[in-house]
Amino acid sequence: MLDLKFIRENPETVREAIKQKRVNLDLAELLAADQQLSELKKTVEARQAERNQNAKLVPKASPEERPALIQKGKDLGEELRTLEADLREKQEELRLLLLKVPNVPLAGVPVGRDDEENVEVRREGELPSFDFEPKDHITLLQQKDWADFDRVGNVSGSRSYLLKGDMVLLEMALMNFAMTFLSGRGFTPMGLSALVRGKAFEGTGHFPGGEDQVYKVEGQDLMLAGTAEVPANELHRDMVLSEDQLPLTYAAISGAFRSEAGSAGRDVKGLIRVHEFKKVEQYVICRGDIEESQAWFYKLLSNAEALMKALELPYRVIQNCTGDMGAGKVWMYDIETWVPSEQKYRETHSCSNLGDWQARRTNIRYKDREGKMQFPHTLNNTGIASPRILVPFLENHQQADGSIRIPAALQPFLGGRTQIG
Ligand SMILES: Nc1ncnc2c1ncn2[C@@H]1O[C@H](COS(=O)(=O)NC(=O)[C@@H](N)CO)[C@@H](O)[C@H]1O
Repeated sequence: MLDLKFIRENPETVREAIKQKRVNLDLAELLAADQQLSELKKTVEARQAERNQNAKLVPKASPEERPALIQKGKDLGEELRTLEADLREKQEELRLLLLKVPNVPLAGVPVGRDDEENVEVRREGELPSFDFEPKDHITLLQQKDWADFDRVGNVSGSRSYLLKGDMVLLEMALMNFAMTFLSGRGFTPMGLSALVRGKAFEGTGHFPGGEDQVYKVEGQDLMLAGTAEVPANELHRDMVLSEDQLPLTYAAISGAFRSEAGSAGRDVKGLIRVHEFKKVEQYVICRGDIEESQAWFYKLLSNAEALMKALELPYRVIQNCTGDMGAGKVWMYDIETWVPSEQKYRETHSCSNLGDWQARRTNIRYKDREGKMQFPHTLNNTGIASPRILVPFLENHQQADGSIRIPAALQPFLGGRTQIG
């Protein structure tokens, strides 16, 4: 959400952001609702003044005049009740329109329609070369009975999987490695529930718009979040922090659930795109200052890169263009990790600075050193998301006999083992 004052004073900037982020919103409609609301407020105030004025006359009025004055008071009261209902309706209409306004991307964000126009920033790590025919992740899993994609389909439907044996230990090792690494960098470990109230998705900006991505508990205001970013952000709703409490930095681990509506036909087999996965999420609330939040952006990115380097996985960093960054971001990079069987880099991390856009939607504020109320900036980045990370991990570290080499940094989390399988 943007500051309404900013929108009023910079309609062209906001119109440009709406266009560049391909948001379905007519700014004229919002500005008209804003205008109608202020006129309604003036009318309500005028009627209230009239009614108060009229009420003062009643005790001083003669018996002949009194009935008319009392009737006038009743008529004004009736009119006010209608006007106040209209006011509440107009306030809600404007609030819903404001929720649709995208954030303004920072100067320097590549302008583009979709991920085809994302810009490669740099590549890291050597691509693997094998002196044997490398296998894809599904084959590697099946030949060691490390996963099932068939029987589990009867249990859990499409895009389901189960892990077995060492694959479960490997996944737990990766999550533990990420949590230990981030807490070592001062991030507070948080174990969060994916079960959240619907309002939480409005706070992060997933709603309005992303409703079809979310599983809902029937008959209750409870839904399953697709990322710990949602509960982590919502935990701070309506809080007033103090500047010296900032920055808040969390390593939040949770289940993650996504309907993947609209992804039909994409990555339907294997571990890349499933309905339930686990993620270690980096989430930060910092001072509402773009230099500070951009510094945190690059810290979150470097954390993820350090994890990937420790796992000895080759990757590239790309900058998301305006058409691929989503409504709330001002600056966004993805990390894409090399998948040998596809001869392609595939997204494994997504790093975003959202300025004060989420804080405004969630009413998270802080008192600065001068005692002035401010909105903080929020940022998030993936730490490790499994099972997607297993795809490049298994394929890049596979050995001729189908066993998987364990990088030194991960060995302590797997009982010191140097390989599995
Ligand atoms: N359906 C899915 N199946 C498996 N992994 C997924 C799925 N959707 C997303 N992920 C993983 O989760 C990571 C983050 O997802 S994201 O939507 O891009 N970004 C976020 O959720 C942010 N909160 C940063 O983590 C992705 O890069 C990917 O590694």
